[in-house]
Amino acid sequence: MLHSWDAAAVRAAEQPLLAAGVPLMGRAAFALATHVARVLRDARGRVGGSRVALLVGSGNNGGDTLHAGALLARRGVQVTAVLTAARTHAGGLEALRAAHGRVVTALDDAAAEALAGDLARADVVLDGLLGIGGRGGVRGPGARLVAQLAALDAGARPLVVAVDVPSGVGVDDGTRTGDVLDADLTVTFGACKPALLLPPAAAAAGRVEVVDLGLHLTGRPAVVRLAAADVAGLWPVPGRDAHKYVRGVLGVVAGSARYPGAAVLQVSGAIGAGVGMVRYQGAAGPQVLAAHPEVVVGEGRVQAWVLGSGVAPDDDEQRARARDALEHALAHGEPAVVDAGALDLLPDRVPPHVVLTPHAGELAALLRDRGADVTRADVEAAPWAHARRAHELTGATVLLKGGTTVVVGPHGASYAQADGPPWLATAGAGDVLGGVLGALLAGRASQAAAEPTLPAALAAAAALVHGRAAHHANPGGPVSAGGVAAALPGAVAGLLRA
Ligand SMILES: NC(=O)C1=CN([C@@H]2O[C@H](COP(=O)(O)OP(=O)(O)OC[C@H]3O[C@@H](n4cnc5c(N)ncnc54)[C@H](O)[C@@H]3O)[C@@H](O)[C@H]2O)[C@@H](O)CC1
Ligand SMILES: Nc1ncnc2c1ncn2[C@@H]1O[C@H](COP(=O)(O)OP(=O)(O)O)[C@@H](O)[C@H]1O
Ligand SMILES: [K+]
Repeated sequence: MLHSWDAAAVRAAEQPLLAAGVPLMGRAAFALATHVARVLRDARGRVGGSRVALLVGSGNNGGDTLHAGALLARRGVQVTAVLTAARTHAGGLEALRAAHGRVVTALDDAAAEALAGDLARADVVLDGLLGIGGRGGVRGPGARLVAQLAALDAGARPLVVAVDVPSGVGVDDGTRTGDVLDADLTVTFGACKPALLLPPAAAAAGRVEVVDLGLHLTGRPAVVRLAAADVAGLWPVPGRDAHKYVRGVLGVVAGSARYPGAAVLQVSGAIGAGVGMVRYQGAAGPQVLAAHPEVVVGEGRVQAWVLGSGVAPDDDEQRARARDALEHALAHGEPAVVDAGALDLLPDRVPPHVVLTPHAGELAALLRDRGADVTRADVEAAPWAHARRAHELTGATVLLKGGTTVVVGPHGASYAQADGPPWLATAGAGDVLGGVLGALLAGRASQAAAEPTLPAALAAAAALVHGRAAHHANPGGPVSAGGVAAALPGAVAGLLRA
């Protein structure tokens, strides 16, 4: 499990150590230089003789970068620091000069332009323009340098190591403004930051290395990412005396005469994830039974529900079933996944064991229904903020699907999972995810209804397993939604052994 902490929490945790004279910047710079040396060795076979350029901003982030540059210069690296502000960290600059690093300035756009060639020839560029003190996108000559580097072809671009965070990202909310230099590696200090986990900023971070500075961080982390090893603790693994009803019965109200596939795929997801039993309601019964003879078609007692996948807005009959099921779930404290065609059936307020699973367009529509002026593009630019808004407005746990799936529940519970390959962006994949999450909620129904933050953890686990299954289905290549569902049992088994 990777925890991230916002800038204020990191600063608060640094304070007592700084007051006690602990050399945090020295520790950060040493770790940064060690990681850069490793990058150089991996890329060139050796450290000495390579070229490293430092993009240096006005604050302590620039200071870390200069101190790391000094350590690299002492190992025989040709280090050039590009100062982008009138003010520069004095100690860092002195250290670099003492180590015979080269210092140039780019205080206006013309000077920045003139350095483009130098930067492109570097083996590694350290992005030390802005760290946790950055406000908005990079401004001034630093922005010009970033734009020049960002415009280079991938093959001609130096490797980029971001210092603490890629400069210009919204450290606390994962947004990005203007050009951000995509890093191959981010070396972050003291704790992971939300921007390194949240879309869209996290895409700029590359691999993330967290350097332990000895900070004592308390309270709830801002955003969490579950790791493979966390799944076993959340998964409803049957005990020796289990029977199908103990393991959880999932009611599925999905699909329609027009979209029978959604029902088949959702049921495949639930069965692949290990549900005790599925009861299906809807017009796709014959297709569901043909694919899964173990399914029971019709009404009956269930522990949890999945509602709305593949239910068209004009399918009055199936929408009535979904509405009845939702009312029943709310009246009896049964967890429910509410997807696609059932999202607009939601009453004003629901408990957190109701989990919404919209994609960005559906989340925008849900927020518009509640009076917000929001487009799909707005949601994509700030997914976490909009998922939080939807949670605040409805009370539901919200799982917002995407390349990185964001989950928000009560009491500040937030997850960001980036487990699937881009191949997973394929029709029906979301229906499979709904089935997986339904199986988890059915298997842990009474706990999910009693522990307000458990549904969010289960939703994150479902996204992780779904993404893993997509990798298993066809490593490195295209997958179908059905292929993902078929790979679920193997993926779950692998994770339970982890
Ligand atoms: N306090 C410490 O001893 C430690 C600090 N650390 C480093 O210090 C960083 C934070 O340092 P600072 O608080 O000095 O802040 P930063 O270095 O992140 O940046 C703040 C400076 O950038 C300017 N600025 C803000 N937004 C800008 C924008 N959009 N465009 C251009 N300039 C902008 C501000 O005017 C200010 O001068 C961390 O990210 C980390 O790298 C680490 O070394 C750990 C220990
Ligand atoms: N770029 C991407 N990389 C990895 N997974 C993705 C990407 N884009 C979407 N996904 C995942 O694919 C699934 C798509 O679901 P959804 O949008 O509901 O499609 P459908 O309605 O066709 O099932 C979600 O689980 C989502 O998280
Ligand atoms: K930075």
